[in-house]
Amino acid sequence: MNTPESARHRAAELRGQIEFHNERYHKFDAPVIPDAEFDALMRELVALEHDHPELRTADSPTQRVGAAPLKAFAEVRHEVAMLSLDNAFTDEDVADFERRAQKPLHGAALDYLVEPKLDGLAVSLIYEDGVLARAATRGDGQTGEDITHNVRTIRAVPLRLAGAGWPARFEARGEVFMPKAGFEALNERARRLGEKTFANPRNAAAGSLRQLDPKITAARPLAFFCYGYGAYPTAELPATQSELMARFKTWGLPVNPESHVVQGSAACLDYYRDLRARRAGLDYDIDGVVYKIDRLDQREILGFVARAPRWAIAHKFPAEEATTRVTAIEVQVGRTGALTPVARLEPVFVGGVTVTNATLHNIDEVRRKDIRVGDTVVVRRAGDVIPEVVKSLPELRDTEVPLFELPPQCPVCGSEVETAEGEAIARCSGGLYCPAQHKEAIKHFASRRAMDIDGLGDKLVDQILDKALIKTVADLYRLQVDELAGLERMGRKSAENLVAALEASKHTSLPRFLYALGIREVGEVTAQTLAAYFRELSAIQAADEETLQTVPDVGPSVAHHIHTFFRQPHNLEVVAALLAAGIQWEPMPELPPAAELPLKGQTFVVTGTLESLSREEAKAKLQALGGKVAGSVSKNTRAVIAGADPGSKLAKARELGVEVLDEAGFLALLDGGVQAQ
Ligand SMILES: NC(=O)c1ccc[n+]([C@@H]2O[C@H](COP(=O)([O-])OP(=O)(O)OC[C@H]3O[C@@H](n4cnc5c(N)ncnc54)[C@H](O)[C@@H]3O)[C@@H](O)[C@H]2O)c1
Ligand SMILES: [Zn+2]
Repeated sequence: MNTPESARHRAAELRGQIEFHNERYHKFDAPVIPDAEFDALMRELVALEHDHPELRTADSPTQRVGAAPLKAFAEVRHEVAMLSLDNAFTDEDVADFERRAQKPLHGAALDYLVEPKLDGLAVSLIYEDGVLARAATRGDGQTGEDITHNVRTIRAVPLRLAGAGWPARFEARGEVFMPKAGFEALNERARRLGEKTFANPRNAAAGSLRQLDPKITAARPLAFFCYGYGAYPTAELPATQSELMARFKTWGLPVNPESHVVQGSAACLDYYRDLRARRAGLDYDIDGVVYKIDRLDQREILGFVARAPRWAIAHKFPAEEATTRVTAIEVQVGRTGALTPVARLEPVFVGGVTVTNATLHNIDEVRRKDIRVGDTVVVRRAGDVIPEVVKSLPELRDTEVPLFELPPQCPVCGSEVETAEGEAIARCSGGLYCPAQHKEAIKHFASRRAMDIDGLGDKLVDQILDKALIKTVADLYRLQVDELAGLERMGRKSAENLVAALEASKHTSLPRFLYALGIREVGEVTAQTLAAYFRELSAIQAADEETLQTVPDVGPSVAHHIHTFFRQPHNLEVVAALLAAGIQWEPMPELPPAAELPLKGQTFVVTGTLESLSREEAKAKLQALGGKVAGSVSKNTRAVIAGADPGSKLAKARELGVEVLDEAGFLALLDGGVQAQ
């Protein structure tokens, strides 16, 4: 037969790739691509070999299981081959499987042993006279690795069987796996120690089991369930596997409590759906369910194909991970002004749906995962959880791509974007104006402790905005009874009441007004302190960050927010419009005279750790003597008070020639101040 060169070439290419990934996965427990990706390569090769059977060689990965054992372990020859399982992905696949099986069985109705498909690795256990004599991995199906010492450390595996009646020698098979909690803890520990983490519980289980030092295995949280048998004296076998498993249980071999016998493939599908719905709640990861024809005589008739039995099939859950490409990273502005980068993706089918975008949460996350436009990324969608980008695959970048940066301006309103110190979230500083933040800004403005606009509830704000009656809070004061009366559940009377309430709200206080502006981190108390200290709105607007920090309770981050807020032209427009609408307040009372205080007019900076008092206490003492405390050093600073481990502020002081006081000098200054008073 004449095979096209292209098919031959592609088959060779696919085999090369599959061999590589098989080794990474089975031999080194460190896959580099998601399973779905691997399965796609495998499916393509199967299809190619189906169309061109002459390409199917005995050593093709489609005909083989796993990978050859690691040389570090002694080899074990399996008496009965340890095979893989065929896969079903759809209901139709399952129905086909049943039809195929029924043919040689003359259409007999079939009982199935159904159970979760654990995501771990297969082990063979040989018991001799009731004692665990040897344990081995599957390896390539014919030859596995001797891991007896390691398996002996797993508590769920009995070293000696209980009960009675076991054959003098037999082989039990099952899955060693790592429960979710143990997996998380193990990876968490590895992250803390800067060690490499495992991609999934299956690799973690395999990696833990295939250790040269059994003490390491012993420290890993491994569990075990039995799901089959290998070498077993034929005369002693019962009629069905379920009966055999019941015996195993009495001998102390653990069997998954989720395994049952059901009749017919329709019941298998019910089981599949039930388990899929409960998947997240199980203690361990599963990637599907397995259906096995229960009667051993029927299995005998069906036999095997190259790499799997004909009497069993794994019905896989839709893959939760897939790779795709990031076509763009867009920035969304949330209702509180938070900027969220969102990855636009080439559509990819994952977790049972087509995913076209995924939130990247914040800029730190983008950096940590090093996601850039054009990257190939792993996308995950588990259950109903929103899709996420797990990681990027930078090794697949063809060209050097620039790092992703947030825009310096809000993409919605053009105001400055700011990130508070120590916070991951960047925000638009145009809170009063930004259309993305309208709803929240207006609700806050109208709230009882702010402008206290009676009758302007959340639902009404929604309506007013949806009908585009206003754009900013200042427009509230232009609302007319006629416009309002037309709204849902708004009679003329309520409209008149609202307009009257708006009118009444114009008589307010400076603290309320400041609080109503919704500046980040400026709560009621801070608003009151600011108002008492500066007394005039214009003074607050004009203050630089250093001056703002001299106000008790105002730290660098609040000062920064206030300063930035009043530097946004749009915010200022709205403030001006509010004042023009007639908002006014009684003047703030004067502060008690500070003229006689000894440190009046002097600004200090405190840095490092003081022994006899906290920084807050130091600040309070300085303020009590009329001094101001700032967060940064300038040439106007009277002195820097430096405790232990001072930061860059000390260097700055030296650079500017500002006096530096150690703790003793500071206490002397306070003493002097107190005496002078
Ligand atoms: N990402 C990669 O690079 C990569 C590479 C190779 C293989 N893989 C993945 O590995 C899988 C193929 O591996 P496989 O050949 O071991 O097949 P498999 O894991 O799909 O199925 C066979 C195995 O299922 C396990 N199993 C769990 N519960 C069972 C139960 N109740 N009854 C019977 N068996 C049960 C057994 O260990 C058995 O060996 C695929 O999912 C493939 O995507 C991934
Ligand atoms: Zn904005």
